[in-house]
Amino acid sequence: MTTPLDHIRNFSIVAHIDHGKSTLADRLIQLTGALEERDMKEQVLDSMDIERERGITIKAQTVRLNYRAKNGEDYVLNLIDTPGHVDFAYEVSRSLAACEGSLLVVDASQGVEAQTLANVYQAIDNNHEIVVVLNKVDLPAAEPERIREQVEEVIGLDASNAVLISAKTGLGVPDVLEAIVHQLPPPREGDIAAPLKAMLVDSWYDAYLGVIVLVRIIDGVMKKGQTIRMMGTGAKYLVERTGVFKPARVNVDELGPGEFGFFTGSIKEVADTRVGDTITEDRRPTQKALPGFKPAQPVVFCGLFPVDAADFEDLRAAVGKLRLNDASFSYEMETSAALGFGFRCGFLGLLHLEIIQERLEREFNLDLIATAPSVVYRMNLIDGTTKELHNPADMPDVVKIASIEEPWIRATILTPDDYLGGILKLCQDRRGIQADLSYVGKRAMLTYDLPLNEVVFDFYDRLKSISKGYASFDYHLTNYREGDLVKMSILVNDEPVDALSMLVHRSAAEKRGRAMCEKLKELIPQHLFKIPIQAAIGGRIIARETVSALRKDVTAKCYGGDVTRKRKLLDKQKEGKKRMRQFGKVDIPQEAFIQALKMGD
Ligand SMILES: Nc1nc2c(ncn2[C@@H]2O[C@H](COP(=O)(O)OP(=O)(O)OP(=O)(O)O)[C@@H](O)[C@H]2O)c(=O)[nH]1
Repeated sequence: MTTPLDHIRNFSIVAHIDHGKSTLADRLIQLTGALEERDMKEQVLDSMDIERERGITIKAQTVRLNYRAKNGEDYVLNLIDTPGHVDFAYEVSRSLAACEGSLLVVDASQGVEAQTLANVYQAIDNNHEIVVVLNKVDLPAAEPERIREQVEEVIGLDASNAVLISAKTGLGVPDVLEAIVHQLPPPREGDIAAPLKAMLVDSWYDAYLGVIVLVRIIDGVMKKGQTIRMMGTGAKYLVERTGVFKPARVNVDELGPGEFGFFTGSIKEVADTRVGDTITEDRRPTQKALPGFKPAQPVVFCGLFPVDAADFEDLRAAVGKLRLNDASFSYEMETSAALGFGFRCGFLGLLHLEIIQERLEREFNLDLIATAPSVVYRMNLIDGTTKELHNPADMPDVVKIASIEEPWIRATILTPDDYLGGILKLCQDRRGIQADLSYVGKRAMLTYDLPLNEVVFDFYDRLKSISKGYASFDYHLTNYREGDLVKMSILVNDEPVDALSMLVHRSAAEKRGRAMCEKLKELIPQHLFKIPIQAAIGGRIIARETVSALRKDVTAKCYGGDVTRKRKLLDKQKEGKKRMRQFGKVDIPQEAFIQALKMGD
């Protein structure tokens, strides 16, 4: 039995990080779950415990809540999860496009932050009705009345109906459920008799069921035994199972208009399912596909190489496995003169890069060297063609290049006034162009246009340290602009280390070259010979440092015949060696590749 449209509410929760989105979601699940605790138990045990035992993370993308409102009517509330970080803005937008309303959660002790704005504007762009929820009213520092005004002033939303809650203590949370029912609209369209039309919202790989596809049904019904067709790719699959998450996975006979749920078929790879694609029934297709989405484009690239060349096959298997579950992560094989075989990998942003790198090291037990992150440059060549450059090492000969374009972002930064000076300087140093400066209460709201290239290194870390953690930051890509960019190479012991080469703006080249040489001098241990470290543009050396020679005898300190101690020290040194990489005659520690890029301004 499908639910009548006017008894369905599909909503997401948008918030700045740490404002309490997850805590509120848990409360809502807890409050509504009580209703059917008895009949849920078995199901929960069935699906969740096995998964938990085997350590599979359940990607609770959406949860169906059954709620009996104060008016005595039963509603189905679908809570659609959205990630909070800027790198995943694309995922936020597709989740929002699939529902009609949002809860805007704002921490009543902190107020509006950069991601509050970015996320709520996306919700507004998707024509969402919005319920304002002021959270953490239990905190002594909470000022719900002031923050209510701030929401009205800064965002322009009517906050007179704002719900005051403490997601932590549960205070006010039942009012949120009533607000969802009465202030958010039901699905706007939906014809149960029409041919199946559904939106592919997300998909992920499950060890038992294969690929699980999350869908939002627009028209018609989806059920087991149907042959469905993905209108974008043309691929056909037999539906083997339909169900919902409560949050445990529960099978249902069918999914009807307005509903969220999942289906499985014999789909082998997440890459076969395109987010935003329209799904219809092969036998009776819908006439018109949904507008669709742009696929998420990787914007940051870096090379990943095993520290030990013998681990290459393990790395290949590991990136393949990760890709199964994350279609926005891309990779292709790469060879580097310095680092041997590895992969050039594409990410949605720096956080995405860090997550993947950490997972490879932790879950797959790999020691990796990551090369300098690079954005995608456009090379306009003399012959009139344009080439995308993902890797500075592949840069065409300069005489063939007419111009180079680089991606720019529009950044929004909110900061307490005290740190404004430092942040303005940071943005200025990174070639930023100020677009706006206004005030939200006592905090400055800065809008800056910046080259992404200047942000990928350590902009976020610097911002946090300048503002003692108080500044918040959000960005989106805007356009490509021509820039005076040059390729800077780093030579260690007169050998260029391709993995350390990068494109920089000509005006910043010398400063950056010097900083890199100084950092590398600290990071490269002394050898038995002198090691020159140089930065160069073309054939011109722009900076130079030297690591002086030293005979390093680690056992010298161990007088006498304490063999075990000596052995221990030698073992320790060997362990240290493992994380080094040989370039010609020089050992460069793994961390040098990341550390050398941190400028510290
Ligand atoms: N005092 C108080 N603390 C709260 C309340 N709600 C959430 N918190 C705390 O605030 C912190 C952040 O809460 P989360 O629910 O994880 O925030 P989030 O927005 O989901 O954060 P991300 O998942 O990291 O985006 C946690 O330490 C919570 O315990 C509240 O009503 N009162």
